Amino acid sequence: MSLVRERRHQEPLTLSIPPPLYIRIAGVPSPPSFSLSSSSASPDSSSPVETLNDLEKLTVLGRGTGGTVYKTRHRRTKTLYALKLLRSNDLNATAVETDILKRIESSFIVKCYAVFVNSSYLCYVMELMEKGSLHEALLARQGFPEPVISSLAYRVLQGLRYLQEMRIVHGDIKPSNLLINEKGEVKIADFGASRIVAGGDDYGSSGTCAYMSPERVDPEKWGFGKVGFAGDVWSLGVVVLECYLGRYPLTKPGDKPDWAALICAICCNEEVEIPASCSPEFRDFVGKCLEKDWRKRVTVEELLLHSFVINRL
Ligand SMILES: Nc1ncnc2c1ncn2[C@@H]1O[C@H](COP(=O)(O)OP(=O)(O)OP(=O)(O)O)[C@@H](O)[C@H]1O
Repeated sequence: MSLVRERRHQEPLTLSIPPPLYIRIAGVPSPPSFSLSSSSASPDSSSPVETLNDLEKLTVLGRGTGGTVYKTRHRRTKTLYALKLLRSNDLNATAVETDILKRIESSFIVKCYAVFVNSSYLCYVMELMEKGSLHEALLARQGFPEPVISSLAYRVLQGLRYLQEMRIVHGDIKPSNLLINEKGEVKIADFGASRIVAGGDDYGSSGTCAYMSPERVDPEKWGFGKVGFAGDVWSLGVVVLECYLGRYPLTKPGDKPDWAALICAICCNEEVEIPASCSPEFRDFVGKCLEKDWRKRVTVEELLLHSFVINRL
């Protein structure tokens, strides 16, 4: 955790905010900037961020594979935002993510207020999630009690239900993409691996291997089909079990979770071990999420009615 704190608070701010030079991407209005939406849920809906120069950088919140996330403050309104700077070498993928973000308006999903694009960077102005990611919370706490996991699962399921209604597969549900705000509410973030399914088959394969479902890791074995939404349910199952155990649950403690070990754990191992100490409701909930055959796996709608979730509301 000390490493995480160090990363979050002490990292030097070496990356300067790109100059406000804008290019047009498919389906997105261009220069000089655009706001995706303004809503009453916005901390500052009457005065959205108009240019990147409106924001001053405060600290680094974290780094992902593609870029860095900063805590920023609007110079005039003093509203705090998270600013994610991503190197943008794939504008097609970017257009999908931006299109998805434009459509989303849910209290279970991290709000994106504006997107700025230049030739090197994509800049997302997002709702600040003060308590960081579930990944960091897990490093600090090493597991959560079931009531906490139940309310977390409920919020993620509500977010997934919203996305499914929009025909959006998230594709990368994992602890570092679940962010926590000041009130302790969990929201889904990061649509870099997402896709919009038009009702046909879904062959999406980007995402993070450790949280990928068997049918995404080995589609030939488990069969192609309308698997995207079921894949998000599997990932949720891995996340909630990780929340209970305080460690990645599909490999043995101490095992090096390299690619081969992960593939084996996801696709070959007979059944995922669920500890005897957990409640029958939790065991049933996790077992249903981690059903290897996506055709038999529980749906988001069914999980929202599961006793593990509704008994604790
Ligand atoms: N809106 C936000 N508010 C507060 N902190 C954030 C926000 N978005 C991201 N972060 C922090 O920045 C970190 C990096 O986020 P980012 O989305 O770039 O990568 P990641 O999801 O951790 O990893 P990757 O995308 O490479 O798989 C997160 O783990 C989180 O700690």
